[in-house]
Amino acid sequence: MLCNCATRLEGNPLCSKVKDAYCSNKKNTIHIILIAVIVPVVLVSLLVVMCILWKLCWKGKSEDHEDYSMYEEETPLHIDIRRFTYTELKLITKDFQSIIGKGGFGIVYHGTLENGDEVAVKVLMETSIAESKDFLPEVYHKTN
Ligand SMILES: Nc1ncnc2c1ncn2[C@@H]1O[C@H](COP(=O)(O)OP(=O)(O)OP(=O)(O)O)[C@@H](O)[C@H]1O
Repeated sequence: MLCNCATRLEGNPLCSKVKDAYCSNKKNTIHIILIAVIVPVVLVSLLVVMCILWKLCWKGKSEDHEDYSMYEEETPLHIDIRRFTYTELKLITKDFQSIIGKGGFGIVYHGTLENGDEVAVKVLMETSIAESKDFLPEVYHKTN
């Protein structure tokens, strides 16, 4: 019925109010529909992006652990591996001052950790990098 009136409403102040109300109702409905569509679409997209980012991060971390998991399986005890930066190793060995030996993979230096524990720090030689597959099992073997 409102649709039929719409053509006859032009110039009629009383009717134009009805038309305005009709139009604003129509606009509100469009807004509600838009919000009802856009909000879930945005939320779902965000969720998908977050899932992808989370998966990428998780994959990166699990690949890091994969390097060592094969060696952990070989050892009876669980070993907490601590990674040192080159700067930390420089500090621990007092700038690689004291050589205590030399092996096939590289030179071994004496070092002292912050808790006073004495350690041997082996610096992998560039030429032995190709053999570094065997280097980690050796590290595990020596920590046992
Ligand atoms: N934990 C340690 N304490 C004292 N000295 C060590 C220690 N680890 C290594 N060294 C010294 O360093 C030398 C070389 O050690 P390394 O473990 O590299 O020997 P390797 O097993 O014969 O060599 P590679 O495994 O590289 O072929 C040893 O002979 C020893 O003198």
